[in-house]
Amino acid sequence: MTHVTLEATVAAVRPADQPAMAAARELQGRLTKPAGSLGALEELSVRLAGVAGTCPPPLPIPAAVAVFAGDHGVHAQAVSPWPQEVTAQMVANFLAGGAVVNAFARQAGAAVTVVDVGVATPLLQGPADDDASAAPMGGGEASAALVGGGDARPALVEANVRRGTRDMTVEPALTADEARAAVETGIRVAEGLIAAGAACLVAGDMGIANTTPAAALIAVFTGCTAEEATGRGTGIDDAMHAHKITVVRAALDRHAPDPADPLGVLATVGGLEHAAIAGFILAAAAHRIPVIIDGVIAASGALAAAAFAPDAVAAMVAGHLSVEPGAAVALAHLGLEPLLDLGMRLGEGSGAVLALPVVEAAVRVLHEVATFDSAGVSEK
Ligand SMILES: Cc1cc2ncn([C@H]3O[C@H](COP(=O)(O)O)[C@@H](O)[C@H]3O)c2cc1C
Ligand SMILES: O=C(O)c1cccnc1
Repeated sequence: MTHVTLEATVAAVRPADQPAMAAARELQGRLTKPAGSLGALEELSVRLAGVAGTCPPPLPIPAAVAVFAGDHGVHAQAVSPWPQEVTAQMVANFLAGGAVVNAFARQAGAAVTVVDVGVATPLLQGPADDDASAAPMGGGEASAALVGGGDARPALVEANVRRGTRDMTVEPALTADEARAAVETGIRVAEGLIAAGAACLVAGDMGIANTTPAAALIAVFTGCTAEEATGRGTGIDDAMHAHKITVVRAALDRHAPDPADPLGVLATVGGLEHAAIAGFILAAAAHRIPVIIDGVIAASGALAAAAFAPDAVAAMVAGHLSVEPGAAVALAHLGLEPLLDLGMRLGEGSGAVLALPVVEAAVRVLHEVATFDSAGVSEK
C-alpha cells in the first residue's frame, strides 16, 4: 500500500507495538549472555521489534541509501566557503561512485540513490558523467535496480522542485506548495525503495550551505538559540561562524516560524533536501521500516518528521553523532542515542551507512543467538 500524500503518510504512522517489544525484551533475557551485556544493541533490538510489530523483527537488509541534493539561496549570505556548483559536481561524483558515501555503501552492501530535489546548477554536464553511469528516472520513482546491493550503480531520481531555495534572510525559502512537493518527493522515493525490497532506509544529504537552514530548523523545533544550533559546517573560520549565527538569527527573527506548523517551518527557513528527508523518514515509519539518520541535516529533517507525526521517532535510528553542535541538540530533543561517535562531520549519509552493520547486528542477535534452554547453558 502506498501513502503518496503527506497527510496519508502521516495518518499511517502508528505507535510502536508494545507486545512485540515485550517479546523482544523477554527473548533478550533468555539468550546465552548476561542480561544487558549488549548495551545499546539490546534496546535497539527491542525498539525495532516495536517498529516491525513482530519479534524478531526482519533483518534490515538490503538497506538502501538516498542522498537528497539541493541548493540554498542563503548561500548568497556567505555562510559557506564553497561555491554553489559543488552541489551539482558532487551529484556527478555520487553517480560515478566516487564519493565517501559510495565507498562506505559498497562496503555495507547498500545501493545508493541520488535524488535531485533542488539542485541549482543543471546536472549531467561534468566530466564525471563521461561514462554515462547515471540512470535518470523521472517523477521521484525509485525502481528495483536501486536496491541491488553495494555493487549496483548509483541511480539518479530527477525530481527537482526548484533550482535552489530563495534566501531565507529576505523572504521565505520556499512556498508551502514547494515545501510539500519536496516532502512528497521524499515519500515517493522511500515508497519506491521499499516496494523494490529495501528493509532499511538511510537518509543522506548534499547541498552547499545546507547546514545553515539545518541550524534554523533545529532552533525552531527544539527551542534552542541560533548560537546553540549553528556550527562550522564544512569547516569555516571564527569570523564566518559568527556571521553565520547572525544569518540564522535574522531568518528566525524575520519569519518567527511556528513549530506546530512543520510545513510552514520547512517553507520559511528550511531546504528542499531537508523537507525531502522529512518525507522519506515519515514513509519509512508508515511502512514500519527503520530509517537511519545521519548528521545535522538529516537530524533537522527528523525533527520536522517528528513534528508531523511524533510516533515516527520509533522508526528513527541515529547512526552517528556529528561534530556539528545542532546534531546533538536535535538528537537529544528526539530522545535518540547515536550509535557511533567518530568525530565525523561530512553528511551524504556517510555516518548513517557506517552504522548499518551495527543495526543489523542488533537484530541478528534476536534471530541467531541460542537461548540458555536450547544450548544447555546453566543460568546463574
Ligand atoms: C566536496 C564536498 C563534499 C561534501 N559532502 C558532503 N558535504 C556537506 O557539506 C555541505 C554543508 O556544509 P556547509 O553548510 O558548510 O556548506 C553539504 O553539502 C553537506 O552534505 C560536502 C561538502 C563539500 C565541499
Ligand atoms: O552533520 C553533518 O551531516 C554535516 C556537517 C558538516 C557539513 N555537512 C554535513
